[in-house]
Amino acid sequence: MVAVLSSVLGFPRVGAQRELKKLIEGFWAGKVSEADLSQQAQALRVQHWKLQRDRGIDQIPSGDFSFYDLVLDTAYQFGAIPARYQSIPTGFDQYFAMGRGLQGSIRNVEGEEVQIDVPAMEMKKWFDTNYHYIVPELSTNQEFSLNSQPSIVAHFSEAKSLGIHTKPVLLGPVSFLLLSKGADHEAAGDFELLKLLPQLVPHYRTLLAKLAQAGATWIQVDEPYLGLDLTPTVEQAYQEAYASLTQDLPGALRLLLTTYFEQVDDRMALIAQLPVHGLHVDLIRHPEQLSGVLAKLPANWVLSLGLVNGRNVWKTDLDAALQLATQAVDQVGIDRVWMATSCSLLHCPFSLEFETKLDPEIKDWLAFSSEKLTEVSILRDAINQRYEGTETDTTNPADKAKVDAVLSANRASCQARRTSERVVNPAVKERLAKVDPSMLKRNAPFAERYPVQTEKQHLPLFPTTTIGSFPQTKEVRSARRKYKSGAWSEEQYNAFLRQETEKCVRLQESIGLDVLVHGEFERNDMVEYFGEKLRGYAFTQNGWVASYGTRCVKPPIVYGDVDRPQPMTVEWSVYAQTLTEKPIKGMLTGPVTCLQWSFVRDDQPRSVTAHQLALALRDEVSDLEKANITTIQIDEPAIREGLPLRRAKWEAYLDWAVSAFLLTSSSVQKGTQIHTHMCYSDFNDIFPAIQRMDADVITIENSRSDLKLLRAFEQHGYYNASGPGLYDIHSPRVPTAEEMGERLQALLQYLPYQLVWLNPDCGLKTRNWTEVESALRNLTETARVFRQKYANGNTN
Ligand SMILES: Nc1nc2c(c(=O)[nH]1)N[C@@H](CNc1ccc(C(=O)N[C@@H](CCC(=O)N[C@@H](CCC(=O)N[C@@H](CCC(=O)O)C(=O)O)C(=O)O)C(=O)O)cc1)CN2
Ligand code: MET
Ligand SMILES: [Zn+2]
Repeated sequence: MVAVLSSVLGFPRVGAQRELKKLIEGFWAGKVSEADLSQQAQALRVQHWKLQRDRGIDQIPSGDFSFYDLVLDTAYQFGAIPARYQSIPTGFDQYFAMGRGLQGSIRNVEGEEVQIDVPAMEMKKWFDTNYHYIVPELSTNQEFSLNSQPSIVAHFSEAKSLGIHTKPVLLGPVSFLLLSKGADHEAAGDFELLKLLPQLVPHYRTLLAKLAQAGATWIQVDEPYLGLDLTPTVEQAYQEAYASLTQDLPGALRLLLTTYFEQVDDRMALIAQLPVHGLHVDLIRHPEQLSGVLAKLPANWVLSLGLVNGRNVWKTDLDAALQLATQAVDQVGIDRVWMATSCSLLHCPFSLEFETKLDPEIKDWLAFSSEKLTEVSILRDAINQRYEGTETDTTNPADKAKVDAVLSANRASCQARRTSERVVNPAVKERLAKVDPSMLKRNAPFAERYPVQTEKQHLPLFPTTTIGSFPQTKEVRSARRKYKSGAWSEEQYNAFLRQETEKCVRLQESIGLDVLVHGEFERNDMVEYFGEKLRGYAFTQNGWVASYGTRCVKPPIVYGDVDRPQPMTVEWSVYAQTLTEKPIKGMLTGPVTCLQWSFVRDDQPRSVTAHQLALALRDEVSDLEKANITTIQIDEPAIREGLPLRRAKWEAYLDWAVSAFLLTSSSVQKGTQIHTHMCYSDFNDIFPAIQRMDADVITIENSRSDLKLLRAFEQHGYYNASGPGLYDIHSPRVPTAEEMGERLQALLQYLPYQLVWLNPDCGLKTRNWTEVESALRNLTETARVFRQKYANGNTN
């Protein structure tokens, strides 16, 4: 076959209607049997393969399915099961225990009924996305073993029996190790982990042999780390790992080294030496890398072009994509080029066809995963027709008339989006142009502000607070659904929310917290909620994407210049404040997090969108202040996630990210206390930038990585007030007051006690009321003890 092929790097496993989520959660609740779980998951895989085939994909991925996470699956498949799970019999219980912990009674490997209480493995951001993977835990003398029936081989065979020849996707051995961590804290560090390659790679070889035996040909080997900062050690690891991996490689196998999220044109000297058969590059993030890659691509390698964005929802500009494709084909020939998605489609919603309420003008600019399949295959057909002028034996090719029709419709959509008045708001542009440095600075230094705030709000030593959300129960979600479907009127819904808010305020008062929150019951999600209220934003009905495990988010879409038609949160904060004498903390999502957790414009720099968001939020801050809400939290949990993957690009990002935060927060009086909150990341890298944000108080996740955060406090110093989380809210476990006391005592070695707040490490929305009440009572008890202890400045 002499033709360009179409290829997809991964497909959203959750399903068109989040079928997989519902299935697995049903299994956890004991409502779905193990047999049904397996069988219905298989049905979903089959459906997804068929869809891709029907839409004209030649290289359809298999092995991109997971019940929880693909990195976890890789660890599981190679027998890297930490000791604490080994008493659980092999199977779903053990696997899910690794992903989400397990508490209760089980039959152990000896068949005895035992009580078990194991926490989950750590979860981390997948590169710069809002997807979280499970971090494998490896010991220095880790032994690996290949699962006797690797699911990736089973899935390949499953598809093959339907007549679909798939391309299995493997996480490459070097990236797998670099994503892992040392099982014991001391052993952590990349270099130690890479030393495990000689133990690990032989099992990859066995796996490849099994795949070959099952009939596989092309294997997609994901090595995203190839685009990141490489040390000589890592370079050497790549050389050794791939030399070893391809020893005795079965003749039929072809390896496609797959990179994404970063450029690799400056890595071609290394890459070209690796004994593989092809390379995939992300031309969405870095279209300019194509020339450099082509210049050094080894003869006879395949080049897979990532031309259709797996991370965003805009229609591909097919003309522009074809230009890049032509450049590649002219240089290497039609038989060695693939048209592909830039990365897995995991990060994109399933299909536009369920969006019945989207404005048709905007909908015409979009392509979700299913529509992107067609884009990939049309690109393939267009190129093949240009070079051959005849049909080829690719999967479901479109004829010339169809291709021309799609191309011209695409041209019209792209043109319409470029020139639409809906996108442009001159007033926003003008206002942004007038931002000057004085707007990025509080009117007094922290040392002068903080005592004023403490007095104004009557804050005691060791003030207590929470991060914002209280339990999002079934009742809350189903009330929202009734409202959205029209079954409930706005009054009914609001009355319900007022009742929840009041209950929440009363509870906080009775527990004795110092700074209260309204509870966020009116919010479906901390970003989507703002997306629904801002101009320039669209939101979807069914645009779900995976965030972690079975949890999904529905990112709103920034299509135009952003501004705020009216206050967004003031009413709820003010209502809560009418219920209590204690200060109510206003609750906003910061500009960088709104940017990071939305699908954003690709027609202007991210920094510009962030600053537009900042101006809108700045007005909200002012309106809260005017309404006498003088403690205001601006959440920025995603600020670390947005950090570029290469260090050389960090400073530029941090400059505009911090400036967007300051633009949001700095208009207030010195007596108004600005809080910020961060979680889900390792913050050490950006500590100086956090200081530059100059929030009066930062509440920060700490409980999963105690030591690391404390080292950062020690190393860089932090001069404003802070509340490092005293317990992990992601677990149903209720911590005792003593436990929190110990943690606090440890923190006080690094932080001046006069500036320390007591709080959980994140919002409480995923917990239930019983857990929340007990944990918070213990928290205020800890505060009582420490206030006594430190009453006279006693510090021991
Ligand atoms: N955007 C974002 N990213 C984030 C976070 C975050 O809070 N937001 N937190 C961090 C961790 N990520 C998380 C991601 C998702 C969830 C989560 O709980 N997601 C929920 C959905 C939340 C939601 O948007 N709910 C909607 C819609 C709920 C829904 O599906 N309703 C059902 C019916 C529910 C019922 O009647 O009981 C339906 O419509 O079919 C609402 O409350 O309105 C889920 O997957 O289950 C939690 C943490 C990092 N990234
Ligand atoms: N205010 C938000 C909450 O409490 C912050 C969450 S950070 C992911 O839920
Ligand atoms: Zn948080």
